[in-house]
Amino acid sequence: MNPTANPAADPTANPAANPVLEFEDVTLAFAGVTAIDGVSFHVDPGELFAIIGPNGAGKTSIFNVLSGVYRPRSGSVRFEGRELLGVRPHRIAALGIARTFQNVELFAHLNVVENLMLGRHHHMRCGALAAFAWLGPARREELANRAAVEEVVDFLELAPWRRMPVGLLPYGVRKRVELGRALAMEPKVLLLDEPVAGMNAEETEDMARFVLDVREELGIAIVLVEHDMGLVMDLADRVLVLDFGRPIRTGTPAEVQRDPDVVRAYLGEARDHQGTGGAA
Ligand SMILES: Nc1ncnc2c1ncn2[C@@H]1O[C@H](COP(=O)(O)OP(=O)(O)OP(=O)(O)O)[C@@H](O)[C@H]1O
Repeated sequence: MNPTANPAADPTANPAANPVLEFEDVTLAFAGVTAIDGVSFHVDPGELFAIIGPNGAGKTSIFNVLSGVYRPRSGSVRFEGRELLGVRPHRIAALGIARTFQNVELFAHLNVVENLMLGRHHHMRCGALAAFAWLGPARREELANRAAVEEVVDFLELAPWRRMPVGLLPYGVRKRVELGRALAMEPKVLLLDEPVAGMNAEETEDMARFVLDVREELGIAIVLVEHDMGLVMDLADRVLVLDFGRPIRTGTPAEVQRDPDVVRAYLGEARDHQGTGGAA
């Protein structure tokens, strides 16, 4: 995969081209720990932007700020130019920022289609009474939501499992259902928190293909947090490297891989542990 094939891969390209997401000089502190220390980055429409760093570097904290779970001490977070700080998580999701989690967070006893329908929550406007009575508008809405879910089922090739309880599915398929639930929200930005953690090689390859399809076919911007360096370097247009909450470098995969500070702080450490260029 050639990261420069995508115009968004050029970090100098189009600085004025209305980023979909802007994270500006954000600092987040817990008692005694500065989890995010003056971090800035932007994500362009349709870009695949990765955030890497050792354990505890602040990656998940950035996701929690982006999705409104944590409120930073200072800085600004904008989505399509609109300030997100102070906006509640469900509202941020409704605006178009969907998220998957490090650990699969699905309803194990519900089947695939039912879990995906939960992702349609923000698109449901009719009240429970109308839905119960199966009245005209409620019926139309339900049918539209079901059609949208079936599109996701097809897109992620989930048809063989569509009526199976999620708790019975192989791990790799459950992670795919979680991606599906986020896609069912029809987001403009997708936050993927370690989408291939715990997967075998085949599951990782499948997930990588679906992540690329999401960007290329659906045009959704993706922020990817992942420890699998091979995957990050293959998929990302640009990469932000963090260490102890501080940004070390932002650039194309090729640029960050040859940055001596990055190698010292992270990639070198991973090489020492694994004897390869990859990290687990
Ligand atoms: N709710 C919290 N209360 C206190 N400290 C926290 C909280 N959340 C995160 N931290 C601290 O903030 C720092 C950054 O944590 P964070 O989980 O964002 O790192 P990470 O890069 O996602 O790590 P990992 O790769 O292990 O998931 C760590 O020192 C962590 O202990």
